[in-house]
Amino acid sequence: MATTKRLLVITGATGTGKTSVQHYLRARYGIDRIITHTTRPQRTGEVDGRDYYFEDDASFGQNHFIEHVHYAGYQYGSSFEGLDRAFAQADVASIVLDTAGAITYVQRVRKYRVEPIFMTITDPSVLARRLQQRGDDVQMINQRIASAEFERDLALPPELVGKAHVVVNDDWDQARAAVDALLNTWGVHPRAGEENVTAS
Ligand SMILES: Nc1ncnc2c1ncn2[C@@H]1O[C@H](COP(=O)(O)OP(=O)(O)OP(=O)(O)O)[C@@H](O)[C@H]1O
Ligand SMILES: Nc1nc2c(ncn2[C@@H]2O[C@H](COP(=O)(O)O)[C@@H](O)[C@H]2O)c(=O)[nH]1
Repeated sequence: MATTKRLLVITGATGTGKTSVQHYLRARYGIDRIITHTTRPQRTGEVDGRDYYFEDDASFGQNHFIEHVHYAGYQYGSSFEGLDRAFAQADVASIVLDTAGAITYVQRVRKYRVEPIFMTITDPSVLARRLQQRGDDVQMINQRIASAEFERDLALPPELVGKAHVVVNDDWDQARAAVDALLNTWGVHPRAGEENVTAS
């Protein structure tokens, strides 16, 4: 029998609002995110085990990954255990991935219904400012914006064309309305008492 459990794979370039959407899904719909692993340094305010499992190169290699990538100088990976843990008690879960990871999920994950959501923006030149406002280190921003992965993730990859739901995040209210519309088509509704949540 086909699974009815949905995995929302939120992807797109840095700063396009993937994490904002994930926080919104958590606040309004109670949809949890699968925590992934990374070797990049923690940002101010990030918590180990909540935002990521922060690893060094040695500990990173000991995980049982579905996929892992290099992104702007660091390693990132998502584990089989994390996926199954998320669905042990839920019918819908989310994960935030670069586009290479999103393609892997679309092509390989069969156990859950994978719904890629591609975040994009009309004018990518505002992304660096968004990262600055988020409090990112200037050197890290420059390293990231100069990376091949940044350029790659600005465009919807051919492997996701016709599969991904595209959400334009020039304006937060319009982006979240697009996310609400998608969830509504899947019969996913806000948690009781959280219908007025609009922030990420
Ligand atoms: N529509 C918007 N207008 C202005 N700022 C926004 C908008 N959407 C999100 N932001 C802000 O932009 C910054 C980057 O957003 P977010 O962290 O969600 O991006 P991301 O895609 O997860 O980035 P990364 O891949 O680098 O983690 C955050 O400070 C967020 O509050
Ligand atoms: N393919 C994967 N991509 C991942 C994973 N965890 C996060 N990410 C993506 O990496 C970049 C950078 O993230 P940041 O938190 O340092 O800004 C971003 O696109 C994330 O979506 C993963 O396990 N696999």
